[in-house]
Amino acid sequence: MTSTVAAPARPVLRVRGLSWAVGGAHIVSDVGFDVAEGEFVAVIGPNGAGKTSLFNLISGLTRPTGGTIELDGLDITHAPPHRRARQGLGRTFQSSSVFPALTVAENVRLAAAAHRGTCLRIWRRAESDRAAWLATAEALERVGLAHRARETAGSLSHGDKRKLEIAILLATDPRLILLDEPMAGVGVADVPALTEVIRSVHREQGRTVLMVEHHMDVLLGLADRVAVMHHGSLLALDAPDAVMADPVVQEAYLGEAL
Ligand SMILES: Nc1ncnc2c1ncn2[C@@H]1O[C@H](COP(=O)(O)OP(=O)(O)OP(=O)(O)O)[C@@H](O)[C@H]1O
Repeated sequence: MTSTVAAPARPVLRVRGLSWAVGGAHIVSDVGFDVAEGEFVAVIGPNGAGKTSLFNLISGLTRPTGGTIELDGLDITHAPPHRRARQGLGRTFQSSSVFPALTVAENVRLAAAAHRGTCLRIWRRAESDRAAWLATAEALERVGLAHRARETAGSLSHGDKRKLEIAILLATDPRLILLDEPMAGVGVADVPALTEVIRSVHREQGRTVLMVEHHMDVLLGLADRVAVMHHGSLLALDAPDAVMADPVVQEAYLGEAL
């Protein structure tokens, strides 16, 4: 049976029957859900449940063995990652992915410029350079790193590198942001500030977010709905309170903190 949850009015992301099997192992099985415009959906699940694999399928790093993925009504199931990025899908990874030798601003500007493309006409190029710098300044302001723009990215704390990764995404003006465990490796003291950045990206900028995160305390107050993955399947998708109270979810987490 396909695990499909009722469709919100205007989905930015629509996933149907999504499956990925490798070497006979069903890593992601028949997953179906929608993410509505401006919605924040968190993905949780025990270790090895298939959360990152689901993100790899949605962002195009892995080819599904079944099912479909639509972004803004466009079928992107077989589109390569760079085309998905152009169509508005931005993603961060569990491990940090900034250029440590470049400055904080250069890291963001590279993404902003790449997103806008290079124009050979000199006056147009000046215009797009200016737009890239503006997008860079705005993104750094949003994540609270404007004052560190000229420092090398390698000198940032892990928490600030996470903020920089979010700024890099924002500079490409994504329709949908996929955050894969943004708190992974971040010191306890940095968690509230990073949570606040994510909240502002969602609430103040109105961006649509899909985020894998292990810790329910981070999700509460951020997520509109929580999707629970277990053994590659979508076990539940509901409001955070309802998910936490769901005995089936509690059973899946037996022996682990929810
Ligand atoms: N390329 C691959 N080949 C074979 N098995 C894989 C591959 N990638 C992932 N797996 C397996 O698929 C399962 C799901 O992995 P995945 O990383 O998606 O889980 P996860 O929910 O993100 O886990 P975690 O919370 O530990 O990051 C695991 O058992 C993993 O070993």
